[in-house]
Amino acid sequence: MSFEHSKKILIALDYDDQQIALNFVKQLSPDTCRLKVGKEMFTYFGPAFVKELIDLGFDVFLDLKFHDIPNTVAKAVTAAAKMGVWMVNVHASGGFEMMHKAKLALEQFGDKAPLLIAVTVLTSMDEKELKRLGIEKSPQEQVIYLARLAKEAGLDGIVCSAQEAKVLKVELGDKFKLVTPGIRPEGSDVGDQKRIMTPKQAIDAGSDYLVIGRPITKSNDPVKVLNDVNRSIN
Ligand SMILES: O=c1ccn([C@@H]2O[C@H](COP(=O)(O)O)[C@@H](O)[C@H]2O)c(=O)[nH]1
Repeated sequence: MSFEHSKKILIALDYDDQQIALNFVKQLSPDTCRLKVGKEMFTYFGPAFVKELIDLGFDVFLDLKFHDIPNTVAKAVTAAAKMGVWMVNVHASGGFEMMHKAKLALEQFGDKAPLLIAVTVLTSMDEKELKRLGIEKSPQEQVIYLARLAKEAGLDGIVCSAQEAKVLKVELGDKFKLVTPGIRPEGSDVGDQKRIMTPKQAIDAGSDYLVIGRPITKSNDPVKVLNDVNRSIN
């Protein structure tokens, strides 16, 4: 079977046990997925764990969602680039200057620079949650607003829900990457996610990369779920 879309799956390795994570990773091929390391595993196991995954041949998305003053974030993405990650992210709500400085800081790495993307509205948030923050826009309006800002700042793409992918591709063009968590294969637990889509719906809507965590990692047979997802989008 050809897996044309395989490298579109970014598995969220959200484990509190490094050995369990590595046992799982060693059953995978870098040809069938990429890996995402987020706040939990990075806080437990740090850069050494990220480097181990890279040494196993995987592209790693370091999902630490930096949000700080421009100088600090520029230094943080520089550290990520030195680790050799494939993608790194910041929060778009950190502002234009923060995003732009981060992008400029990565220029020194030339074509080895990681992709730099910005989180717009977390996929765990809905209209009610935005209102609680004093934001009167709908999630889609707020995503479009922050996505335009990220593009203006020179970023390579954004994190959003696949529900917004169709309109964003029209608004911002095909080259601007859309990384979409909140992916739920039919019948899987929604958990704390609010703006969800199935893998097939997300690909059809225009998502470039699908972030999938618990539906794979918490299943009894994670490799089978990954293969089923790959089949469903090919
Ligand atoms: O808007 C966002 C941004 C990041 N995430 C991260 O993606 C995974 C999703 O995991 P699931 O288990 O498939 O829900 C997780 O690591 C989040 O930190 C997100 O969900 N939404």
